Amino acid sequence: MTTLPVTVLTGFLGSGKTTLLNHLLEHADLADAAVLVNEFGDVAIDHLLVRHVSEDVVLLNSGCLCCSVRGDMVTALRDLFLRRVRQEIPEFRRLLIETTGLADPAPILHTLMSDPLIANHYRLDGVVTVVDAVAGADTLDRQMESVKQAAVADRLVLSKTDLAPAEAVAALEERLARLNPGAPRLRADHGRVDPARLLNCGLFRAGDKHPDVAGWLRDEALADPQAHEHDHHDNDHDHDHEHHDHEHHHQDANRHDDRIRAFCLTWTTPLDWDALLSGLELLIASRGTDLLRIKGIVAARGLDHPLALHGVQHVFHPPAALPRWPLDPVTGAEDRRSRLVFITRDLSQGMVERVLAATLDGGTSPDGGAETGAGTGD
Ligand SMILES: Nc1nc2c(ncn2[C@@H]2O[C@H](COP(=O)(O)OP(=O)(O)OP(=O)(O)O)[C@@H](O)[C@H]2O)c(=O)[nH]1
Repeated sequence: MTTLPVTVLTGFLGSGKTTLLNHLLEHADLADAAVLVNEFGDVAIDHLLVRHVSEDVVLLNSGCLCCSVRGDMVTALRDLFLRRVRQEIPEFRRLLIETTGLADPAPILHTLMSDPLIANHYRLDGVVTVVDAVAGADTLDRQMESVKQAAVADRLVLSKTDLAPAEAVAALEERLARLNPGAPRLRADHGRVDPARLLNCGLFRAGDKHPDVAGWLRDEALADPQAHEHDHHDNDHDHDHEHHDHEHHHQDANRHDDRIRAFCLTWTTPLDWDALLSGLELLIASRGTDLLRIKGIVAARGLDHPLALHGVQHVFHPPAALPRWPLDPVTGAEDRRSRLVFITRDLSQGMVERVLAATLDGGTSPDGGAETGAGTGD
């Protein structure tokens, strides 16, 4: 069954989301896109299929606020799909959702994952976060929400670079690279950016049977030493109030950034699926709020095809069986490793490794990664 790719466009107030959206919609590739916007800002959107949705957050059964679902978004997504099926509206082939500037994108991602009708017909293609080159650094300093928006992004777009000094833009880019090493960064002049670089960052592309695991996971980017810059903060006491001053090598202003970590765990031998799920459930139960995003590919023992995993905080998308293994770009051989990419807040790689190792075969440790073997200190 084909599912419609959904791009979630986020970014702080006034960062340039609507400007970018308008530019994208001018492009022929997006002529068949539908758009959901939270609110109409100063810049009007002139497009056939725009729907305005209002904020209406509904809690999931878990009752946890971080796992809320957007009730209005559920209605809008269902309604769009049903009207498309009934041919009451043009047959759109992709959906763009522009979030409000203050929004945590998590509830929108939960909405895409949790509602059965929606999860059957739509798939998350990617989170695109717009960061304002003029106000971005200050917003990151002050607002944890904006740090989260940048951390969970699949693509980062820098807007207003024409208004900021080159050094400030370069410093912001470097900061974003530390915060989210896996997300390619693009510059948009008044919203002008090549749509091809923002779209199709998901695992599946229409018309292409080969899942693009490398493009989706981008775990290679995490091998960059910059990616591990935060890992030296790792300890067994991950709570923010225990981030000791003596461990701070960064300026105080970057304190929010220091809470975010991006890392990839890799296993070369197939994993016991149930044991992996138990480990993940343990993590979710204890630290779900801080699991900002998890995505990965798993070689499960006894299964001949890989499984794709995707989760945001306490909510996971049902695992998808991939038709084939990704190929190693160098050798061309099937790459049958399990790889899980984590974006966390106040949660270290060592801690995640220890929790998973506790359930996986009573101690199977991931291979590679900056902190392998860190499980001895408990
Ligand atoms: N100079 C310059 N101005 C820009 C650029 N991108 C956006 N702007 C301006 O920034 C202002 C805010 O842009 P919007 O696109 O409305 O931002 P938004 O994120 O949609 O704003 P909200 O919906 O209010 O959160 C507008 O006046 C845009 O014209 C850019 O690259 N350069």
